[in-house]
Amino acid sequence: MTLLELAGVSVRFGERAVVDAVDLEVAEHEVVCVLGPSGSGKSTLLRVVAGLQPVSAGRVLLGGADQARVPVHRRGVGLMFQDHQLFPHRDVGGNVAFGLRMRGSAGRPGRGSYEERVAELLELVGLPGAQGRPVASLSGGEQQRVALARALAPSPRLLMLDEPLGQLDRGLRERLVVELRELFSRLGTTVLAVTHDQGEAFALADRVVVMREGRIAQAGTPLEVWQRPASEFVARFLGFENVIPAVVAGGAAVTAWGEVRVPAGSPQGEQNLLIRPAGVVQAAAGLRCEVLARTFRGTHVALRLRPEAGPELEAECGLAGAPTVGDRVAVAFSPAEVVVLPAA
Ligand SMILES: Nc1ncnc2c1ncn2[C@@H]1O[C@H](COP(=O)(O)OP(=O)(O)OP(=O)(O)O)[C@@H](O)[C@H]1O
Repeated sequence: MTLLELAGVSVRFGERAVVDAVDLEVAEHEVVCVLGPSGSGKSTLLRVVAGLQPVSAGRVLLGGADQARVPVHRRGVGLMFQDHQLFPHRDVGGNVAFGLRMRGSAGRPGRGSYEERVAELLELVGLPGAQGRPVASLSGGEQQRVALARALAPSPRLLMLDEPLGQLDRGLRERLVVELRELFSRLGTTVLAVTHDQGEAFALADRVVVMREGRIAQAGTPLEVWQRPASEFVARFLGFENVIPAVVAGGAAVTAWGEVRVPAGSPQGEQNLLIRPAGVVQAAAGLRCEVLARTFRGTHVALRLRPEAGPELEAECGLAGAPTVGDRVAVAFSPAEVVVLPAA
C-alpha cells in the first residue's frame, strides 16, 4: 500500500524551481533513498513532506490524506538531520524521552512507561543502559544512534533521514548503514532518506531516486539503476567515467575507442556509450593502452589506461596478473558491461 504520495510537487524560490513537478510514491515498509548532487533539491523535498516547506504546486498525501492543511506535528513523520541536533544539556535518556513527548498529547504515556520505552529504544539502537550519559561524552557514531532513537521514539509512520551518516568517517558509516538496514527491516519502518553518497543509498535502499536540478533523473532498485543508468548524468553521478559518444548500428557501435559490441536491442543511431570498468578486459589483441595508474581496492585492482586513441579508460582486473604502471596492454570490451545511454 502507498504510504506517501507526491503528485506534481514544485517548490519555487523566485523564478527558480528547486523542486520541479516531482511525482513519487513510497510504499509502506519501503526504504527509499533520494540521491543527487548538492543543490539538486533533496532536502527541500524532505522539508515539503515534513510540512516545513510550503509547495508552489502539487499535493502531498500521507495514507491517502492530503497534507496541505496538516501542521508538522500532526503529520506523524519523524525527522533526523545530519547534524543530529541533540540537546547538549540533556542526558541520553532526556534526549530520547523528548522524542516520546513529541508524540503529542493523545495517548501520552505515564512517566514509568516513558522510562521503559527509552530503555527499549536505546537497546534497539545498540546503546543499552546509556540513559544517564551526558551527550557531550558520546562519540559521533553514538550521537547518531541517540538521534535515531529519538526519531524512532514516537513510532512515526514515516521516518525521514537527511544525510543521516554525513558527518561520520567511512568505516563507521559502512557499519551503521548495515545496522540501519537491519533495524528498518525488523521494525518494518517506512523510510525516506536523502544522501549525496551513492554507496550509502545503494546499501540502505529498496529503491533509489536520483535527482538532478529538482527533477527525478531515474528511479529504480539499486541493481536496476546500477546496471542500466538512464542517462549520462546518472552514469557519471554513479562514478562511471567511461562514457563516450557513439554511433550504434545493429549490434555494434563506432566510438573513438574503436568498434564496441553492444547488447541486443540497444537504441540505434547517435548515442552515448557507457562501458563499466569491469567490461574493459585484457585481451591478446585489441585497443592498445598504457597503464597510467593502478589502485589496489581490496577485491580487485582499478586501472587508469591511456589508449592509443580516444579518452582515458578505467578498467578493473583481478589481483593476479594485474599490470603495473607503465605497462602496455591490449583491451577488449565485454558487451554485458556496455550500456547504450539515450543521447541527452
Ligand atoms: N529558502 C530558500 N530560499 C532560496 N533558495 C533556497 C532556499 N532553500 C533552498 N534553496 C536553494 O534550493 C536549492 C536546493 O536546495 P536543497 O537543500 O534542497 O538541495 P540538496 O540537494 O539537499 O543539497 P545538499 O546536498 O547540498 O544539501 C539550492 O540551490 C538552495 O540554495
